[in-house]
Amino acid sequence: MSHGWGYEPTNGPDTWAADFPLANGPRQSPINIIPKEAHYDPSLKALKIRYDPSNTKGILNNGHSFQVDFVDDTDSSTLTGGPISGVYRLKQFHFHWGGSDNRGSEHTLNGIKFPCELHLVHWNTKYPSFGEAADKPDGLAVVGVFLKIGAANPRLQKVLDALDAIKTKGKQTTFANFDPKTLLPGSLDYWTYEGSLTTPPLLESVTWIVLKEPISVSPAQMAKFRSLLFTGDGEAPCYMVDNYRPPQPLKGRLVRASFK
Ligand SMILES: NS(=O)(=O)c1c(F)c(F)c(-n2cc(CC3CCCCC3)nn2)c(F)c1F
Ligand SMILES: [Zn+2]
Repeated sequence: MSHGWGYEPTNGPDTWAADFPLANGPRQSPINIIPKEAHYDPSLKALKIRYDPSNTKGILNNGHSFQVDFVDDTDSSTLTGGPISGVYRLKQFHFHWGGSDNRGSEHTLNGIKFPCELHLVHWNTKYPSFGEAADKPDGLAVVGVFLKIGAANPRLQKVLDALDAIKTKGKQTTFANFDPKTLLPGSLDYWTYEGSLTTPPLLESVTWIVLKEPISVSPAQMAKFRSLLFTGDGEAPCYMVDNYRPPQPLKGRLVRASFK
């Protein structure tokens, strides 16, 4: 029985190209961001992020991460401005993290890994749905936020308190009235580049918007992420850790900065 993709030695990022040839494509993500090599672009607009907490639909362990899903049938939770044109709707947010605090993020800064990275996934409303947008070159926009070890983050804790109910793959539970804006740092300065999904099918459809300022997470909160399982009920348990793809070749792409 062919095992699905994952993050173990037998099915992890180095094996993905076999089933997903885009893995070696020209605009793969994540990347290592070198701030000194980014180009300040004064024409880049400020990010405009408007989320409606009542759009929160639920929280799911999908066997690769956990995600908080949003109702996306109206323009009530949107991303506009920044490097994108038009209106992108929030679909879900999720995280990637490590088995210890020295690794876990997908993007790196000057080669430095953070313990965790938040991704807020949005789709371009010029297309009829997320599924239709997901394989278009301007289909998706993902806001990435680094988490760094420090004081416990009370806004993040609201999400972590729901994890006991979704410990195993496939489990989902209700999760309501959460405002993802509370997870954003004070500054919305960002780097942006054209990339891809960081998980299979690795579609090259993402305008990446990586915020410069991290948010905080405590060691105890990181332990909570690591209490989740990749595996489903009845399977030999495997802790959900190191669910990150390492940086991919830049292949000539420009990384722009919204700030000096
Ligand atoms: N790390 S990331 O790059 O922010 C990131 C994303 F942006 C995503 F959109 C997904 N994603 C994957 C699917 C299945 C779809 C199945 C049908 C084809 C499109 C993908 N749904 N959302 C995803 F898993 C992910 F990790
Ligand atoms: Zn992600």
